[in-house]
Amino acid sequence: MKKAFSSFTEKLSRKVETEGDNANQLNVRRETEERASEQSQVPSEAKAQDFTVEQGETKEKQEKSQGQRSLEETESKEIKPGILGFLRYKEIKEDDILDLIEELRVELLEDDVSLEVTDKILDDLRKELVGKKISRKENLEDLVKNSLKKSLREILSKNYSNIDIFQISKDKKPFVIVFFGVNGVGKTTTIAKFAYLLKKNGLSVIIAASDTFRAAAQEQLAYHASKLEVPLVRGKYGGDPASVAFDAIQSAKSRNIDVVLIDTAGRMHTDKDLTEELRRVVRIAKPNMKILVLDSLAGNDALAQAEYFEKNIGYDAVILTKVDADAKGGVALSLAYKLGKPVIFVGMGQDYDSLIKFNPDWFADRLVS
Ligand SMILES: Nc1nc2c(ncn2[C@@H]2O[C@H](COP(=O)(O)OP(=O)(O)OP(=O)(O)O)[C@@H](O)[C@H]2O)c(=O)[nH]1
Repeated sequence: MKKAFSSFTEKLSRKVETEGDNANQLNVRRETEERASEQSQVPSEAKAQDFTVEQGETKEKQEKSQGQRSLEETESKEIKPGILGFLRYKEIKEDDILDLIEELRVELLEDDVSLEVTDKILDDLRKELVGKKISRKENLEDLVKNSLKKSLREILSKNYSNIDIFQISKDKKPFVIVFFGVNGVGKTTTIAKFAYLLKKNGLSVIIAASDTFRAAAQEQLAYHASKLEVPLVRGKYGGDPASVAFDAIQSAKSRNIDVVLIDTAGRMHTDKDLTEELRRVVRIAKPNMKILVLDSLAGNDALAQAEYFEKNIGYDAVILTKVDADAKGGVALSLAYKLGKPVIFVGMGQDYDSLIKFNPDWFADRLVS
């Protein structure tokens, strides 16, 4: 998306520079010619004092030559740099940006920004730019960047929540969080990162490996749990995920543990059995918070997944993973604007400390700068 924005700014700068220069040159030329014509009307004796005309030149040639010299003189004597500087600006008209706005529309849509959000960005941009007077290329770049940032911040802030999850986790013991989403979005990795953050904030954690559907998921969690020195309740392959969640909660109660993190099997929209199974996990665990994990690289499919889970399970917040690997960046905008639920964290890599609290200002800057 950065590419789309910078290409828009560059093209508009070029347009304004070229047209601004043409307008300036035209003004200077016009002014110069007017002065030359004034001079050509002075009496012939005066002209003779100013210029020596070679013998043998035709009258027409002489006049032309005189005109040319007066033009050169006027250019060198009369046009001061201050005048040029003053003329060097352009007012941006609707027509100047029409084609560029259309190009940007295509690029934003290609970058996974939804139609509604694309329209909003372009409307905001049009309102901010049309009628503005630009005097230098840098001014224009700043103007476009700031206009875009303002619009993106507004979009990203629409459902933003500044909840302090570590604070609210202290209010109820044990605080139970269940994570779900489709296959491979990064649930297990995110749970490990989340456990790391909770520990860093002074909270004790237990993990429930309720993904009994994928054998490797248990091993993956066991690896992270041992690295993070966090207790883990495992289930048998093909076992009942709700029982694993229940056991982990009981264990947290008896061991006075602050937070229970429940991993679940990834499921596609079409997995009716797995969806029913997830409902059961939620019914039995009675989580204090349900987090939907979405993958930034899923494009507009992430929105469809969010709608599916909202309709079938319901959730409180979103964690958006793999933002570091997403060159487009449009999904976050669409999600933040359309879901009606806050994005609370973003995954920015594979390391434990790469789960970052979502912040609209930071994200808007990242998309534009
Ligand atoms: N670059 C990057 N990769 C990530 C991030 N989060 C997760 N991954 C990678 O995404 C892949 C899938 O992650 P998992 O945690 O196994 O995903 P899952 O949702 O638990 O997968 P299933 O259990 O199969 O549904 C792994 O290779 C992770 O390392 C992230 O924020 N950035």
